[in-house]
Amino acid sequence: MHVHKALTIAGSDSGGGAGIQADLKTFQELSVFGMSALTAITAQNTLGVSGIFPLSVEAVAAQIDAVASDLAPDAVKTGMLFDRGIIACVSEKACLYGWEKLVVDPVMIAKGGAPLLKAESIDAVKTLLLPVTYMLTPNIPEAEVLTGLSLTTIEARKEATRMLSSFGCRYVLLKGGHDDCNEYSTDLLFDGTSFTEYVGKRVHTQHTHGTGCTFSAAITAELAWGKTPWAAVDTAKQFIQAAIEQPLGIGAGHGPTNHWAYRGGVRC
Ligand SMILES: Nc1ncnc2c1ncn2[C@@H]1O[C@H](COP(=O)(O)OP(=O)(O)O)[C@@H](O)[C@H]1O
Ligand SMILES: Cc1ncc(COP(=O)(O)O)c(N)n1
Repeated sequence: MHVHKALTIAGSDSGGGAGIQADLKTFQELSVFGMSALTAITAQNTLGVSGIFPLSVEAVAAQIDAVASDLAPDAVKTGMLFDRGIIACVSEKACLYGWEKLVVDPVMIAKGGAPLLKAESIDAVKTLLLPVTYMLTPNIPEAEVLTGLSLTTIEARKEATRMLSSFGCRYVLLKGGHDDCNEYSTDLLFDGTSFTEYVGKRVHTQHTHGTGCTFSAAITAELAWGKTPWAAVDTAKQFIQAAIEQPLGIGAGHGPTNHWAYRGGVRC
């Protein structure tokens, strides 16, 4: 049996809906062996983030080295990286270990408003991380910060993906979850030449905590299986659509998505 393996480098969400927890649950559901390097511990639930405790660059580097030197991930993803030191460390390790399939979810601000990346580190994302990125998966506000453009029209979004692609990443997937007035939630994949749209019916729900983490983890899992970027995004879109459409209804605030939904639902 060949075991497909994926590594997530991200923050811990104690509430289990986003971050490392969402990534590992998603890997498991897609039959990928999940491994992790924690960047920060957050005290968090469906009502918001009440504490952020970053780990040292040394701690992040040691976790990555331990995994990469023995367990050779087939694909790697990043989530909350918090500061420039951790971004530089991930960029260096990506080169050192020759990661080909590096998915970067440029997490900046939690849905509740808490900053998960220091503002002064945004330049490091562009200069250090994007040149080693296989697929970048920004949401609309993140793409606006990275490009300085206002992304209210489809033409502006296409322009943003072109600009992001020019920073060095192979594929750019601009997510449409924040386009609230639209009846559909449409994601745009740019391969450097052409665009592919992934359209999902918008679900009117407040239970979207961790959608971006779950979606990018599903893409990473499929890439670990050797799928093409287009096939990986297609499966991930089905995974996140099911996870949003069948919420668990737990917690008093922005609840988590349902990581069991894609494979047929929760055990009763
Ligand atoms: N209300 C929704 N209904 C359907 N799909 C959604 C909804 N919100 C987000 N999505 C989808 O979830 C994925 C994550 O997108 P998004 O929420 O924009 O990311 P993030 O969590 O990084 O802000 C995308 O595929 C997006 O289209
Ligand atoms: C540790 C961690 N990583 C990522 C997110 C983003 O998830 P969301 O945008 O759904 O709040 C989060 N809230 N916490």
